[in-house]
Amino acid sequence: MFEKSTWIRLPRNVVVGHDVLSEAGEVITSTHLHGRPLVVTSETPKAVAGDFLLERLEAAGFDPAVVVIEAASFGAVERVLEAAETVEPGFLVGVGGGKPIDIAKMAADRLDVGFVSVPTAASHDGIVSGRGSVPEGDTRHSVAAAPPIAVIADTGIIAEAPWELLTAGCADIISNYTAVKDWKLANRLKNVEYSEYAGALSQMTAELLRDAAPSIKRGLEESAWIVVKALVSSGVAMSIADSSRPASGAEHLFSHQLDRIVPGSALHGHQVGVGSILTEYLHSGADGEWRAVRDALASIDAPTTADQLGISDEAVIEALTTAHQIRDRYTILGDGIEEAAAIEAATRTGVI
Ligand SMILES: NC(=O)C1=CN([C@@H]2O[C@H](COP(=O)(O)OP(=O)(O)OC[C@H]3O[C@@H](n4cnc5c(N)ncnc54)[C@H](OP(=O)(O)O)[C@@H]3O)[C@@H](O)[C@H]2O)C=CC1
Ligand SMILES: O=C(CO)COP(=O)(O)O
Ligand SMILES: [Zn+2]
Repeated sequence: MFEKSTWIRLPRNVVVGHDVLSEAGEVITSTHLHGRPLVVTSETPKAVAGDFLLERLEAAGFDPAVVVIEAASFGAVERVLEAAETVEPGFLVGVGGGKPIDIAKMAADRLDVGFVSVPTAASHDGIVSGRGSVPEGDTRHSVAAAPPIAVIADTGIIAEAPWELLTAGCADIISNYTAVKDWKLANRLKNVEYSEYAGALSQMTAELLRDAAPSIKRGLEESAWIVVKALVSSGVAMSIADSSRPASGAEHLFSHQLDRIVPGSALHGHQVGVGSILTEYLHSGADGEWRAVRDALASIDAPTTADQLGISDEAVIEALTTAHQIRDRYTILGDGIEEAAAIEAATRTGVI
């Protein structure tokens, strides 16, 4: 008997465009979310969008509360849950970069309430995904979480954010190339379940973004539009797979390890981009496609070297040789690569 089943959870409303945050009340009302909104944000996003959103929610008849978090940690999720005890929210709204959005979606899952995603930067593809990414000690969890019921991406606000945040989002998408290669490898060697649809969507998103690179320019709101669409598409791939596999392979393990070794040195997207150059080299060798990955990153102004990341050569080698330990996720790193091999890969690709 055929007993397979799948549950794909996707957003109901994805609203992208200039000044769409003004319409937040209407967008949320149309989803039939009820009760008090608890807005989860961090310092800068609160100033650039959160305070305005609170006004708009009040104008639409809601009674919002706010909680400001500082880190992507389980402690921050607990702080939101504590705030929720008093507020008794009907739904949560995550406003910011990847950090507050991840915390809000995980807290919404724990509270079993709806979640609305309001990105203030196109810096990561967690805008739509039903996963949260949280470091804890020596490991990094990919936590199942509430996917957003609605996404409100105001391209006016996103285009005003520092250019580096947008290039980080582009690099997070370009890294899907190697993530999908790792996923296919894990399928062949370890029988890890692979979704052709999620894999193809993730890869196509990276290709479309690469092709659109000449239109991605500093100060152009159209650029924010292009990148947000790609980030949404990548998040949908993760929702189809019910895993971050389509968008997170060895290049992400490398980045997560950098977060432990040299915390706060560079943006997530920039780290995974450089990781992708290295892991593409490991996949396809010196004559392989690592140059195409590097050139795609360079074409949108994203870092391609340790120096540009502001990270030492030693930290890059340590992260590459230990990245396989951070999570039980089979990739091209297998059970670890030798230091000499890591130095060879990083030197040949010009990363160090
Ligand atoms: N769940 C998933 O599927 C995914 C999750 N992630 C996670 O997302 C995080 C990375 O996302 P990222 O956005 O880089 O991280 P952050 O949320 O830390 O944002 C990066 C920086 O940008 C600032 N910022 C945000 N919006 C603006 C703005 N409009 N103007 C000026 N500054 C702004 C933030 O300020 P402040 O410090 O005040 O917040 C922060 O300093 C990681 O934790 C990563 O693991 C990434 C990809 C996918
Ligand atoms: O960053 C991600 C996808 O871009 C997902 O993060 P994880 O590696 O924690 O699953
Ligand atoms: Zn990522």
